[in-house]
Amino acid sequence: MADSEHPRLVLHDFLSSELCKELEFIHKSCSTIGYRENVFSTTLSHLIATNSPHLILPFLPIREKLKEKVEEYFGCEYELFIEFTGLISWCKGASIGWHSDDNRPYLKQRDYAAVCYLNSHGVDFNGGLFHFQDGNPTTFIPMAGDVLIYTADTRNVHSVEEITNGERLTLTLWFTRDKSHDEDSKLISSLSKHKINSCDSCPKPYLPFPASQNMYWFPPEQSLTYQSGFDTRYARLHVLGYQLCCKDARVKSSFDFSDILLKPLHLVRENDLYAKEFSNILHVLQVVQFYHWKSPEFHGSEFKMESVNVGPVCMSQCENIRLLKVEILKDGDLAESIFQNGSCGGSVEHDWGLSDRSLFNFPDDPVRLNQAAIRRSAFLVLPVTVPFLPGLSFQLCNLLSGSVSVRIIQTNPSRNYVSESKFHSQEHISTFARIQLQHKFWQPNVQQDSITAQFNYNGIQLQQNSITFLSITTNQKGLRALGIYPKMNASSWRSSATTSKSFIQHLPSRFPLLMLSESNTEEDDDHEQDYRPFFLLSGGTMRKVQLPEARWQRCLSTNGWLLTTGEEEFSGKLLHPLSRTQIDLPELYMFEELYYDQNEWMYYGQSMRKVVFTSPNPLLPDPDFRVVIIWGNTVGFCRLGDISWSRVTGWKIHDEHLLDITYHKMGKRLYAVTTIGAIYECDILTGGGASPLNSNRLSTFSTPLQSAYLLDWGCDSLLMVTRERQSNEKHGDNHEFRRYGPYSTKRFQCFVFSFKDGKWSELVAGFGDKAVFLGFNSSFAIDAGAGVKPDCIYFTDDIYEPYRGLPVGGGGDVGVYHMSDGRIESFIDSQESIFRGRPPLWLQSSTMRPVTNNI
Ligand SMILES: O=C(O)CCC(=O)C(=O)O
Ligand SMILES: [Fe+2]
Repeated sequence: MADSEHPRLVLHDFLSSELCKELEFIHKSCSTIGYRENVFSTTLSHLIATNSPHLILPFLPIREKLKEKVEEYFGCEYELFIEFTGLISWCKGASIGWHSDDNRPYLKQRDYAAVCYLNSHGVDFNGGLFHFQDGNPTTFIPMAGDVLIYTADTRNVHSVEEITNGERLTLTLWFTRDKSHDEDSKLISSLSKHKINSCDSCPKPYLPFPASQNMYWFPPEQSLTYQSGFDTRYARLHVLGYQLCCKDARVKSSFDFSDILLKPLHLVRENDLYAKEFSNILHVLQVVQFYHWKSPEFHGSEFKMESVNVGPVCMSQCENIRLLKVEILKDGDLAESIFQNGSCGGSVEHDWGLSDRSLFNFPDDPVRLNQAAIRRSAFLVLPVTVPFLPGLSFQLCNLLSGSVSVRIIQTNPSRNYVSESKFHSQEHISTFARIQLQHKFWQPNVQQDSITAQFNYNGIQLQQNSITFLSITTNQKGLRALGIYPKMNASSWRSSATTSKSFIQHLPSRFPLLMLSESNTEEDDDHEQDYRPFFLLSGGTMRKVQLPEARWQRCLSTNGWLLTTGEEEFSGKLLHPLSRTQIDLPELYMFEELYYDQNEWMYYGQSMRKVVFTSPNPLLPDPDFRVVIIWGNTVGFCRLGDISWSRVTGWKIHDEHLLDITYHKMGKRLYAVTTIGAIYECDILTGGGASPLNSNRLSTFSTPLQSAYLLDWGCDSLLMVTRERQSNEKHGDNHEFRRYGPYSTKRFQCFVFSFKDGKWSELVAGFGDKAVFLGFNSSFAIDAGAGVKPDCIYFTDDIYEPYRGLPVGGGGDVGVYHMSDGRIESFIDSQESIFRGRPPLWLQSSTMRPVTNNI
């Protein structure tokens, strides 16, 4: 079987035969001319564009299941995105020579392929065997329900033999690691446009509306003149024994048939004309194919057919029918050879077991066409604000028409929550409902939560559909739309719960996280540098997340956000590393240090040192929100939308440098600490941002400081943590040198400053159940738990110069300091190459509870 040189996988019976048939129905009623000779295709965006978005529903669970398989089989550390989903049929004469699927510059994003075979060699077609050039298996015989998965690169060069008869049908997907090629976001965008446009272009819900004529003409090179060849829609009707009659009895030769095909049509079978009027040719085709697909079931009682008016074709209609056929099916023999049915053993079921007089009441009852789809009740969920931030809201995009009410229930018993929301659509296929959920409801760290929803569709009470809002539990990367899978019974619901759980494991969903440097070496491929490893304290595992926005940016962090500045620009941005939301900040010209401090490492050390927010979430409309940064010995602040930074002045700084700042939430003041231990206080909210503010010097600490960190420590105090380092001599047996590099932290000391009496006192009791995080981030404290030990300091190396000189230089002074006994442990291997590039940053969740009071 597969080996590492030829990574590939065969899954037998992955799709049920019912599902294969359903997809065949969709293809035969919607396909257009494909990208290769004698190939036809149906893409998801085409289904949206032709007013049939409800036909996307059967694809959704298959796509997600396949993606999961691919991620699992290839052991993807990266999240995959689906790049393309399409039904592709190969007819007589089609073939493809040796190739890999990423063999064009515009296909380079393709990483993996999954081909699902929807019909069988020897039954539905002949020829069409699949071959790999090297490795095993060599030959694959397509059989309905089987799936072939392989990498899109040259390790899996393959070909497909020419089809000799029949129509070979596959559902083909490509997967990518590149989010910019994510098919979902394109689909969501066209779905929302579709909704907006549907009033004008789509006269009635459910009724398909054809794409332009040339997309249906075979062979495509004839679509300039339509002199020979055929319309594929007509041809598919023709091979099933049908013809068309248009309403306008005065059809003449050389009429504009493309216009006729968009107008009402009647179906003709031998000498019978069905009274039922169809809206356009695509509508006719969808209905005929639907009955063709469902015909085995019509023998039973489930589909009770009502008799319809059928009458004999009259003389004038005969001419009308003949002319239409002549114009639209110029080459009937070619049509038959391309769309010949059943030539490989099966036979065309001309009589579907129905009396001709009992057909086609169906179009008056759109619910029936969609019944199968409705039972699926799939919805696309569009998160419209960033998850795990307060005020989460979602749009439910209902792909079906009608009135739907949704009950959302959170199943975590400790935080019961029920929300009911109704939305209606009588006119359009896509309905959007917005469900606002309360902040308190969404806590990002509760992985075991699941959400269920119940649907009531046009009065049909669907069985309780337990669905998992993957976008809530797993969509911490932001605006990604995900399919929602209704579950028909409890056992499949359980399987969905596992699914979402395994999905979660791909994502850094627990805070705090340590964001590490991008891959640093020149040899690493470009792609690699768009990813950032994140270290999760809970579980001690590493995750890679695509974050091209931070590539080679200088970063600081606060409240789960990054402040990024470019290499040589004066621009600054806030970047949310998981949702990748970006917010522009004013340009940084105000900080004079920028002008003489363009050396990158100086930049980190002497210059940009800290960023803090005055309230945790920049996405909320809070008038008190400010971003504050230390740049050299300048402290600047701005509001979002300001055109420039404001400066805090009044530091009476002589032989001292700023070490850290913190914002005291209750006192609404900014505090700064300097190398001589002076604490400065500043009110940056009332200054209106324009004029310089004076800061008051509060107190002087008794000894000079190497480094110190300042934290909000409850209602009337600040915590200052000082850090003392030792240097480690470089000689072979020096354990300290080998473990940390040329210096390492010797001890921390903690002091509490009380606003009440303006005095310092040493904190000897420790932090209780809290832990403190220090480094190239704003200093913060959180409750211990989920992998975070209480009464500890988690620290990273924030001496900037040595980052240049690694691996031997520095950057390795990283660990956990136990307050109780001064012990230092490691939580991550500090000599790993991930430390070489840039300083690591602690990311605090933006929904973390603030430290409430003195301990
Ligand atoms: O349909 C198949 O079996 C493979 C098709 C293929 O190689 C391709 O589309 O690139
Ligand atoms: Fe291929």
